[in-house]
Amino acid sequence: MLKARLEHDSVYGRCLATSEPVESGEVVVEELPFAYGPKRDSGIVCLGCYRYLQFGEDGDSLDRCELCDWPICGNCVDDAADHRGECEVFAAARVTFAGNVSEDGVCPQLDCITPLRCYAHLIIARSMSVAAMTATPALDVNRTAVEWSPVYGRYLTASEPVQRGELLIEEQPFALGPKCNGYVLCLSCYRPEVQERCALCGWPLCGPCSDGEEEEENHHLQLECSVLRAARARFYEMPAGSKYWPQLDCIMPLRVLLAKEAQPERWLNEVAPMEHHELERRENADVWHADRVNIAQYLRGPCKLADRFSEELIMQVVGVLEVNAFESRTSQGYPLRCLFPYTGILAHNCVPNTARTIHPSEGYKIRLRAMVDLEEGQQLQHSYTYTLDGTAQRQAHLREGKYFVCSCERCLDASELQTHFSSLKCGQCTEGWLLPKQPTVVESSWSCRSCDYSTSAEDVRQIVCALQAEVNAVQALDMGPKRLEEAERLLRKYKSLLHPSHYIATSLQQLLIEMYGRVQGYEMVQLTDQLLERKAILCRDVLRVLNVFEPGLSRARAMNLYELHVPLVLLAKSGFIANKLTGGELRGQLVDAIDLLKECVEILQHEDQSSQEGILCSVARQALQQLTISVEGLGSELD
Ligand SMILES: C[S@@+](CC[C@H](N)C(=O)[O-])C[C@H]1O[C@@H](n2cnc3c(N)ncnc32)[C@H](O)[C@@H]1O
Repeated sequence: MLKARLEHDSVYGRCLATSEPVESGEVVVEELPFAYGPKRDSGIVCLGCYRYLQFGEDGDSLDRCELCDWPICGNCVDDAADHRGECEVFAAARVTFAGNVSEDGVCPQLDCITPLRCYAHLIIARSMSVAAMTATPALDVNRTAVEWSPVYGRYLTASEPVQRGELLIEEQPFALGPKCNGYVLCLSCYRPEVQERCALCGWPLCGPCSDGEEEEENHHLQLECSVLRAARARFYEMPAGSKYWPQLDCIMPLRVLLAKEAQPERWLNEVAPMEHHELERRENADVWHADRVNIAQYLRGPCKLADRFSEELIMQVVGVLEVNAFESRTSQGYPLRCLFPYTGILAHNCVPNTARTIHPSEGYKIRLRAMVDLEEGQQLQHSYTYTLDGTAQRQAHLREGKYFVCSCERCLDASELQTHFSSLKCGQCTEGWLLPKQPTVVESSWSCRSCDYSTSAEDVRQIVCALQAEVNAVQALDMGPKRLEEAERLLRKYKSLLHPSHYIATSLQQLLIEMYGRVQGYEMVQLTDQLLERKAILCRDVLRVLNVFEPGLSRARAMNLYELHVPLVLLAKSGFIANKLTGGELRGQLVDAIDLLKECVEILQHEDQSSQEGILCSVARQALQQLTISVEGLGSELD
């Protein structure tokens, strides 16, 4: 741009204005096209030089590209630079050119070329940042490489063979802060429902964080406090009865913007290239509007940041956070979100091969490890969604929150890798299961694999919603015997409706595992052998599913291994006392329980010590020591 600048006007939206006096006839703007190609509703033209081509009635002509068969004239055939982008796409996808022309000479198939070239240029812009990304970040550990594909965008691969449990990446966050759609919380320690306010700016800050904490560790004082104070941006109290308070939604984007100013290079090379799905987000007009008003316009208006951050930039940051941020927990267990520009490049898969731990005690550093052995060049994947949801639920979450349709092996297989995690019992025959015909298509019908019965997606949705509502009601009950007995009742009832491994049944099984041994009347010492067996069966059922969906070093697996070891030990002891087991059998079963604990510790050893999983790891370690001592003390006379 020579003598113009971009402005924002409430009537015109974005517009250009002269940036200095300009004389008549002077050049105001000079610009190269972002992309160009044939105009809409044209006839058949050469995709290299755009001259009209004569095609025969059957769409036949010699003027065809040798690689993809789309129209290219004889002059351009060896050097059609403009055509190269779409040529690769068409050749790879085997999209042929039909050559159909309407009566008025229009060839509609060519209307896709210019939009496709615009998209290709966006991709080129992105792949340039791929080059920057591969070289830039100075990570403490990095055994990965950045690749790019039209399906995934950028993604990470293992740059060398990596064994399960080994580190792939260690990275410090670019920014961290409260989640959106949250309640009023302390802006430094994220403790919910704080009444106290920061003495400097009046925004929520709990007493201990206002008084005691070192300023360097106080995120609020370090970051947004001075901005809010300088602008005299008032924090409004949450109206009674509100569940969440949108005024706090601006804090995390503001922290990213402040980090951008503090680390401009890191922003440019690492954060700016992150996917933010602007077009898709704009389609949800209500949410887009709410974000514009509550975040962009709030920061530019009451927070007086209009001359530092444009509305587009703020909306980009909102999108970057929505698509890329990871949820984490403080040492006290309060949720927050963190932005890791490099680890955030990981692609999604519904059967992940990496696991991450985030460490509050080390400035929220992230560590990414291999869950299973990885080969050099293998794509690294983690799950953006809950692996123990069915395909329809996972797909909805990924479509609505991450803006893509997952086509992983699990999603494309109606049986979810033979687990039947979404299968319903057929209402017409006794032995059949109802499965979706096209699992990634929302409106796909469902059909029985044993008889010819089929039903609509809507009917299946209604059944599943009704059952899920019943499960939610049980989950909402207080932790006690009624909750346990209701969960058992629902599991029995669902036997005639769901596959035993259906995700709704699995969620009830998981709930029961956590309750057997803990709720009143069902505490560990009170459980009969039959109920101990029940807990062990439930653990094994859930582990069977986890073996498929979270193979290797999975956190959920570790939790269930721990849960399983307890009934095994108690059953072994009571079996020995009742003379049902020999000494050798007792020892054998205790050694099995030791193996479960060893694997549990192997998985959880990398968790932050203050986290729930880290605490379970120390408990499992102690149990392992005690059990090992007991087995050693059994003596050989038992054999
Ligand atoms: C957290 S970002 C990953 C990095 C991103 N590819 C980039 O270039 O910045 C998430 C986005 O990557 C793409 N993506 C990740 N996994 C995918 C998958 N399995 N299939 C299709 N797109 C995927 C989607 O566009 C998604 O919204």
